[in-house]
Amino acid sequence: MGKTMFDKIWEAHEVAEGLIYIDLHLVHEVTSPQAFEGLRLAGRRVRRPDRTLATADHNVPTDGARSAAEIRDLLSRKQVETLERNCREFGIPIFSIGSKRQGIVHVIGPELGVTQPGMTIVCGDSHTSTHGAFGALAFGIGTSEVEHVLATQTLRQRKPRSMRIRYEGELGYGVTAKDLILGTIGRIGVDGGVGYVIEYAGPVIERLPMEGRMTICNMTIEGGGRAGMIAPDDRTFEWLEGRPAAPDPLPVDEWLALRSDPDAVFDREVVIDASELAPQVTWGTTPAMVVDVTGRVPEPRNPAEERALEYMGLEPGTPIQDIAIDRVFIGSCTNSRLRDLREAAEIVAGRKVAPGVRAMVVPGSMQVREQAEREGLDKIFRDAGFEWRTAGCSMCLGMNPDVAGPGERVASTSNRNFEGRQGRGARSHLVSPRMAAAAAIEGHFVDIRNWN
Ligand SMILES: CC(C)[C@H](C(=O)O)[C@@H](O)C(=O)O
Ligand code: SF4
Repeated sequence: MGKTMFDKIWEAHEVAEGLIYIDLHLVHEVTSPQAFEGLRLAGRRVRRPDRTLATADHNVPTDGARSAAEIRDLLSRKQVETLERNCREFGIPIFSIGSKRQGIVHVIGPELGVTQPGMTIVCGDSHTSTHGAFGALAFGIGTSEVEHVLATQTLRQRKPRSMRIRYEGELGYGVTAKDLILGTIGRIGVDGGVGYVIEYAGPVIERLPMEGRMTICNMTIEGGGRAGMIAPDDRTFEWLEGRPAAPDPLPVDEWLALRSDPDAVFDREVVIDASELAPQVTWGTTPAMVVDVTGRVPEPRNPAEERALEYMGLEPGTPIQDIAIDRVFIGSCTNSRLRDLREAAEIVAGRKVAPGVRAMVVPGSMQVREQAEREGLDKIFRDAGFEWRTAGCSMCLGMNPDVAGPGERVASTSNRNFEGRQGRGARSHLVSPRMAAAAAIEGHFVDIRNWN
């Protein structure tokens, strides 16, 4: 019987039953302090500092601060300083605030080329699933597991089951990877993927650029999946070619052999027709509470949906395109790569942000920021009235000064919309970068397919 890509990677890394070897351990300031403290108390070293990489992202302000000392919020400053000190003490490479390579952990891994096909990758962060876009097995772990991996470079893990989601048809004009994954979660639900590693496949996926593939794998966790994966192919290799940490030459044959065998059997198969999809907008407080931009706020079917509508301040039956917004956030590990910014800039070019709307673009890394500036994207955004920030998690979550106020309605390219996620009382609508950009210009949601 054929093997899935997941089986192959798992088998190559299972060093004892239920114990897997970890090729790459990514670290950020939020989930690592206690892990390092545990090592110190036990008098242990980090087993493979050369297989570990740290960055500061959640707590960094995006106001241009150039060092931890310039972080005004005391708690955030302490958090970042602690990470820097731990990395120094344990010999771990770090791109902290002030570094040209600093950025959101899930943006800098692929950017450096440390994320590679066939690897096992973990990080104390749920959106580690992003890296699966390269044909890696990548997932989030808890702080005690972070300590275990730091100490041993292995992880105890029960093997999840496998699912394949195949997309058929073609994505329509103006419909992006973000819409594809939001639409998928809308169909399978926030627990549709629980217990599974999901491989995304089919012609739609094959045609997606790496950025889109990362967006999809990134949000796998929002559908409950343990990890998302996409088979490595020419696009993967093109992305990796020449990256600072990528092997030279690329072991292309070895990587191609990772692909699921044609007769591989998955525990569950789902088929979705991508042609049916319109641009998506969430109306509630989970990513599964989502409709087409041409749709309306639905009648609540249960107490959870009733509560969501109340929190969101929305009336059933309201056309999505009549919903006015106060803030726009283009950023996060879901949608803050160069291509995302290019797509948003195309919409914004020569236009102005609607009066009363505050809009910001937060590049996922300082490298993305630099490249975008080289292309003049910063100017396009600034001329339109957007704020152009430095890299970090920013308004994806309220752990830094970029928060929305109570009752403020945000068109956001991030991945989570639960109560208070972007600030206490803030109301989040998850959308693609193009949809967020168009909403900034109009002051309400619009269908970018027939908007110009
Ligand atoms: C802070 C971190 C543990 C958290 C995660 O695991 O995802 C964060 O990145 C998030 O997106 O909510
Ligand atoms: S950008 Fe958002 S989702 Fe991604 S790691 Fe940061 S807080 Fe988590």
